[in-house]
Amino acid sequence: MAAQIYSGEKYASRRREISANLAKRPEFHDSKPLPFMTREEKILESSRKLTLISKHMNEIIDPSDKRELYHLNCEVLGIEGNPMALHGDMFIPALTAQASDEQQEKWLSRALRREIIGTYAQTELGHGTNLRKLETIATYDVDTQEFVLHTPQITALKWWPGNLGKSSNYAVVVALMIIKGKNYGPQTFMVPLRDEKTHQPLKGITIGDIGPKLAYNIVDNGFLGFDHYRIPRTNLLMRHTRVEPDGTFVKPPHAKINYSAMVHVRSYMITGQAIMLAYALTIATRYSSVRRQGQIDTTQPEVKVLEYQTQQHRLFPSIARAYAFVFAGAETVRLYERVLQEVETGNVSLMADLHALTSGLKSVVTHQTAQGIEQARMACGGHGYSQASYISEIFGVAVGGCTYEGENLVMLQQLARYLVKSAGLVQAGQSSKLGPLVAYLGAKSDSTSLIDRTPTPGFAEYVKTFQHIARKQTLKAAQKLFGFMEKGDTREVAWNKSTVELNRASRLHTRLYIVEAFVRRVEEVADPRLKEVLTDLLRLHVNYELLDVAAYALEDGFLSSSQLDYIREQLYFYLAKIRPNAVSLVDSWEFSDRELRSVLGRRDGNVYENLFAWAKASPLNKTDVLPSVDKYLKPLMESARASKL
Ligand SMILES: CC/C=C\C/C=C\C/C=C\C/C=C/C(=O)SCCNC(=O)CCNC(=O)[C@H](O)C(C)(C)COP(=O)(O)OP(=O)(O)OC[C@H]1O[C@@H](n2cnc3c(N)ncnc32)[C@H](O)[C@@H]1OP(=O)(O)O
Ligand SMILES: Cc1cc2nc3c(=O)[nH]c(=O)nc-3n(C[C@H](O)[C@H](O)[C@H](O)COP(=O)(O)OP(=O)(O)OC[C@H]3O[C@@H](n4cnc5c(N)ncnc54)[C@H](O)[C@@H]3O)c2cc1C
Repeated sequence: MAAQIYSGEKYASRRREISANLAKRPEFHDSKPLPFMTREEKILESSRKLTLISKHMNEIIDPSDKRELYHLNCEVLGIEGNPMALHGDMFIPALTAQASDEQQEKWLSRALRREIIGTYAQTELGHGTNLRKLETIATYDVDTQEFVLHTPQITALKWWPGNLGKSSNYAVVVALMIIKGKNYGPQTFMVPLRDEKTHQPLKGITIGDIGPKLAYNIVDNGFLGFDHYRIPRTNLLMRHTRVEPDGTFVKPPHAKINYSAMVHVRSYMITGQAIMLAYALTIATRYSSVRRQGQIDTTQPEVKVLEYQTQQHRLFPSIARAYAFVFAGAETVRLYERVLQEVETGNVSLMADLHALTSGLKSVVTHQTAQGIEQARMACGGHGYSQASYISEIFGVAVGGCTYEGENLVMLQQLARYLVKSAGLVQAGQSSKLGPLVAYLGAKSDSTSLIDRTPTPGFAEYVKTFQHIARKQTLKAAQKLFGFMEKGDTREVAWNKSTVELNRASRLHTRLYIVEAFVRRVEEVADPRLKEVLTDLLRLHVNYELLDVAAYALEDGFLSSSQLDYIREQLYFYLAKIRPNAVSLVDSWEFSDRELRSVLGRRDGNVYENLFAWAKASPLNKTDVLPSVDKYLKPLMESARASKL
């Protein structure tokens, strides 16, 4: 199963080897539990481990293999970030996709060797979503052949970029490029921020950390201001866009090619989110198979809480989603890598498809991941609320994904633009022009679903029902938009009046894609035992998902209420059928205790002993009487006693 999760036995077994290697190297382990550390201690500890990784990674992984590096980082550094998180996730991808060969020689090679540390500085205090209204300006000075970076007002301060605050000495900065008074929109520049030797901010740069956040606090998200700060013309990233010495602008082959670092993260984060969801479910499912509370049969001992149907309903559909997401994530990464290669040869034809797909997936997957993690926390009762479970940290990190790389409700609209265009083609009788991801929009629906007509309906029947729902909602939402426009609204006003419906269409389209990705993967599985378990999980998934969106199919009679009952019964049947495999389904992700960082979710299942040892190790328990008691509580009680006398 691990080979299914990690797209092949090769990487699955490399993960095991890497974990086994690290088990023998205590210097790579957390020196104490992260929840017991202050933010400063965590940053110091993370930097220590990062240095070790840099020194010894060749002994543990193949550093050219991104997935091996990812696993090494998960084991050693964990999810709370590290001082070079953005260096790997965005700085290097931005240089790879946007710097010319010459620029790559100069900077990318140094970045890969970790001679410099970089980040991606785009968001500002006043604007994150609307990139065309960023306020940092880069004005071209023809005489000196330099760009002058400037922060004209407080809202133009860069705000949020990870590792900008304290760690990075370079950034890929996004600023509005002005040449001879003309605004050429957001462009990307390579900008030195700190002295390479002293790490002091360079003259003209104001920089610092933005303070603690909900989670992800090892990352020093930062602020940055420029005071007429000059960089050479050749610091504009010029793989696709160029500015000649005389100020002539050479257009890229696609207007949004500069957005590639965002598309990179959106493509990869689907897998990252699946893994965080699987972390929380591993903890909650293991704990639920240890925790005994209450009886189902009063003549029998108390049961494991995992025997309760409500607990299964709380956890198992999310287990299915984690599998679905990791399968969809693998497809997204393949598409991203293909588009990256095609863009190199000047072929930008798939950029719009990739953008639409990743915008939808990013939004749906992060939202459902956060919901699933929060349910996993509640599934652990009181102990889920303790940081010993580590689920609150996992939630805090994962839910950030709903906001970063494009706020979810905004990104759903990006997919909606694509769907509306496709609906326009259907309306115009040009369905043959639809891309493969939306070809179903041009097909004709059956009048009713056949879901309960055979003893075990095939997945095709479910896919058809999801297609019917997504098609109906897309065409209806597009019709709403076109209707407002026909009545005289501008496209923008009509769009705003239709966005709730448009975003519903985007979600349904994306959920259909996820179901199809799951079906595609299960169909490929050769081993019959594995196929049976994955088929059960997929059956649980399609029934759960369909129930969740059934209103769309009930309203036009595509599904009848008796079919709905059938779907419910199928769901309950598969909850019970999956129960004996539940722990194995989470164990198959093969997370080591080190990677999971959860006292509650350890493989040994010694929950109570582990929790008690953890509590005793809490810094508050180092002494029996705290200074706060000596200083305040004792005098308070003493004066109360004295006044009584
Ligand atoms: C390995 C990594 C794994 C895990 C990562 C873990 C941790 C990292 C943690 C945090 C890092 C976080 C980093 C950040 O958050 S960086 C900042 C991210 N910021 C955003 O995402 C901003 C969101 N806003 C936008 O992307 C754009 O403003 C928006 C797309 C919403 C609108 O842009 P614009 O106004 O320029 O365009 P429109 O007029 O709306 O559209 C015109 C047209 O262009 C198409 N389009 C837009 N973007 C793209 C694209 N990237 N590729 C292709 N095409 C694109 C759009 O669809 C329109 O098309 P059409 O409808 O045909 O006109
Ligand atoms: C953990 C974390 C890490 C980050 N790391 C980085 C980084 O490394 N580099 C970087 O540059 N940035 C980073 N960011 C910033 C992040 O990319 C932005 O916060 C994000 O893109 C959202 O933009 P915003 O803050 O402007 O939200 P806003 O756009 O202000 O959103 C506020 C509300 O307005 C709504 N809204 C906005 N526009 C529209 C619209 N057109 N239609 C309908 N509703 C709308 C949104 O849906 C939302 O409900 C990070 C953020 C976080 C939380």
